[in-house]
Amino acid sequence: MTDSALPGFMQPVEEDRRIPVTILTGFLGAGKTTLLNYLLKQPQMAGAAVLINEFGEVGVDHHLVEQVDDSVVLLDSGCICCSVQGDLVKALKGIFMRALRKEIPPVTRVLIETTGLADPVPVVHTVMEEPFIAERYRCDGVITAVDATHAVGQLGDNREAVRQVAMADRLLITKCDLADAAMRAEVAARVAALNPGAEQIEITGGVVDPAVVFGCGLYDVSGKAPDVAAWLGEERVRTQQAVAAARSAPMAWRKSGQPIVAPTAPARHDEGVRSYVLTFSEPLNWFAFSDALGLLLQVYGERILRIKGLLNVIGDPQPRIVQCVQHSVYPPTSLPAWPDEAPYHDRRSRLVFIVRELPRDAVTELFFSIGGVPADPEA
Ligand SMILES: Nc1nc2c(ncn2[C@@H]2O[C@H](COP(=O)(O)OP(=O)(O)OP(=O)(O)O)[C@@H](O)[C@H]2O)c(=O)[nH]1
Repeated sequence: MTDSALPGFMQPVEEDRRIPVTILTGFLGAGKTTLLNYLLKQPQMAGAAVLINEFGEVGVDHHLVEQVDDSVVLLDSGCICCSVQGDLVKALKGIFMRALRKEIPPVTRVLIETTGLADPVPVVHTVMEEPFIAERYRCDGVITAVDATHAVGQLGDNREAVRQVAMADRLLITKCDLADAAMRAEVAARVAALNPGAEQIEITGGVVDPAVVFGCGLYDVSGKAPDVAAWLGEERVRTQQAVAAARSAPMAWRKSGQPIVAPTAPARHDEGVRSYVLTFSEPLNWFAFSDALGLLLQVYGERILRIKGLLNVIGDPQPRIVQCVQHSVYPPTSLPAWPDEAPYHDRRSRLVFIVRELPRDAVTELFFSIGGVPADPEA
């Protein structure tokens, strides 16, 4: 027996060599992309791979991420929490294998930006328990962006927003430049009630010390509300059932001669929430468009969870970026040039809406009646 194996002697701690994964979540428009753009410029992001996911058919976010290169992977349309076994697993496996084959430099960490509607539970579960992934990656923390100006309403109306806060290791309270002390105190109390253990950090413009975002340590449910362990337990059962159904389906099919459809996963999102795109073929008059948008938010703001898009404005060679969260419109910005890739290569204006119980026709009618801005018919 060697000295070090004697009882009472400290055994060397084996280093965890798995790649740390940080999950950046937060409700629609909370400031995740703004934060990501800040982080991408920090030295701590050297060697990091970034996965971006969006709700809605026409992606806008990857055009808003300022440094898009090989290390940024776009998870195709569809919300990460609904297709987690598909896209996320495939993307993480792909990153690992490409680094192993030396097709990309070694990956030091992964940052996943979820959609604003994502339930973080299946994402955490996948990183911690999917066998291939869990052997190679470790969940290094859930960071949740909380919009100081909209969070109280969002937490009241959306189950996903509650889970995003409850699952967090750290809570970044964003848009503090737009919220007065009373508003910030109300948000702080509301999120502390859901997650008393997570540190709250107030930020503006996405500026945050990377040490706050990275290195939370292995994801741990202790210190979080008991719901968190229960949700992860339910997710384990749900995954086991899906795997069992997938395994037994071909056998049952063979016996009956009829295709057996595996039970579909229960919907994770509120059925009233949907996304659509308004496309405008003609370049837009900015003032007419702004008037129509203002009225739209005044009339339907409660039902508009998010609008973002790129506009072709008369007299402006650059695509103008429009961003709204409920009643709030943010100052427009521009991309340096129109993207070459579809669908934006045709330089038509596109606005992506995420709404609750708001039909597309109501929106197109309002745009037309006020600004005389005709949207293209639905594709
Ligand atoms: N004034 C102010 N605006 C902010 C701040 N953070 C974000 N914004 C603005 O809020 C809008 C939404 O921010 P994003 O970073 O796109 O939010 P997101 O969470 O990525 O949005 P989704 O991906 O659609 O869920 C943008 O117009 C940002 O410029 C902030 O701290 N202060």
